[in-house]
Amino acid sequence: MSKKNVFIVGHEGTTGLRIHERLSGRGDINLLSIADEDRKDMTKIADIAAGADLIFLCLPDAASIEVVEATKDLNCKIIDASTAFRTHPDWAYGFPELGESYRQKIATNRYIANPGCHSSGMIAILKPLVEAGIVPADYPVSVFSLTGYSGGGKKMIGQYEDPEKEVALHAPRQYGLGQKHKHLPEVVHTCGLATSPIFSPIVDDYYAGMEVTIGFHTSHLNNNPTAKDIHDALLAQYKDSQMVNVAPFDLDATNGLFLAANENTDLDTMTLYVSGNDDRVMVHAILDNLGKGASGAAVQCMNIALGFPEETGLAVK
Ligand SMILES: NC(=O)C1=CN([C@@H]2O[C@H](COP(=O)(O)OP(=O)(O)OC[C@H]3O[C@@H](n4cnc5c(N)ncnc54)[C@H](OP(=O)(O)O)[C@@H]3O)[C@@H](O)[C@H]2O)C=CC1
Ligand SMILES: CC(=O)N[C@@H](CCC(=O)OP(=O)(O)O)C(=O)O
Repeated sequence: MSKKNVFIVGHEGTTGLRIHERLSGRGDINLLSIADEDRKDMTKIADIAAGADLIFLCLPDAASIEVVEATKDLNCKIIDASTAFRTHPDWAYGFPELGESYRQKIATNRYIANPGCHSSGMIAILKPLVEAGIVPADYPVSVFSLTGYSGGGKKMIGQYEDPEKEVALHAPRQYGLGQKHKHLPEVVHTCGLATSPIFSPIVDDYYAGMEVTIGFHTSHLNNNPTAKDIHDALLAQYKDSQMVNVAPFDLDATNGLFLAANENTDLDTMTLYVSGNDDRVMVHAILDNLGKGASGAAVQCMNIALGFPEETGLAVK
């Protein structure tokens, strides 16, 4: 196959840099670049995009929307890392493990929206359980999620890495308290939920790594499933996946664990654990917010969209 031309818009940001790292050593990709002084000039961006097979947008939402408009008459495929298009019907949702229709749309669509980091964990847990008829669409889902500070991009990284940082930044901090977190619409949309989950994200004083946890009272689920039933449904969904792994079912072993949110840091994979007991089950998704939560997922989608083997260039455990 001939080399593909790829352009990372926002290559100097947190997500863009990680995509650059994953692609720069590859012989099958030719990375296009833009002069530093032109990097926010839409005309210059569109000129370079005209010669690209695919462009990544690693930008704030408003800038992504501007680039999509400026490149609307071109042929390059677009993978957008922002929140702007994740529920848009014309866009593929970049989570191929959700099913063949997702993988096909990623392979064939011009536009691909990369999932959010917290939402990747929530959706990986909820969608197969809703589809298996275990979790009713109107179940009152409640989620908490731990994240490293790189999830907040360059600004938050600067705050946490400032030697003079305020005392509060040494402790875990809960946010999104108004229940309007920007990841909730894509979770409701993709999983077909009747209502938005209660969502408690927590950012802590470590660079990267995420642990998304959802608890279920099994007596309020359909047909009173056991913990093993829940594990079986997740395994059925992900058994052929290299990127989403389900840890073996072993409640005794899991109950004795301290699950660390940085377990998959520097990997592009996600691991799901089932814990608890047959009355109260918890499912945990552990991923790197910059790996399967952002740049790793984006490169996985690029591989599918450009016809490369799906795991090329990714860190798979
Ligand atoms: N960090 C993470 O874990 C995740 C991030 N995302 C999403 O990815 C996107 C990028 O986030 P992240 O990398 O963290 O953010 P950063 O703040 O680290 O980087 C964003 C980059 O975009 C550049 N930029 C801003 N406006 C423009 C513009 N108009 N034209 C060109 N470049 C511009 C910025 O340049 P400058 O520095 O000069 O302002 C900066 O380099 C966001 O939409 C974010 O929500 C998604 C999943 C996870
Ligand atoms: C620590 C922190 O602030 N994290 C960000 C998530 C970053 C991310 O996933 O960005 P997208 O929304 O574009 O997906 C947040 O919770 O808003």
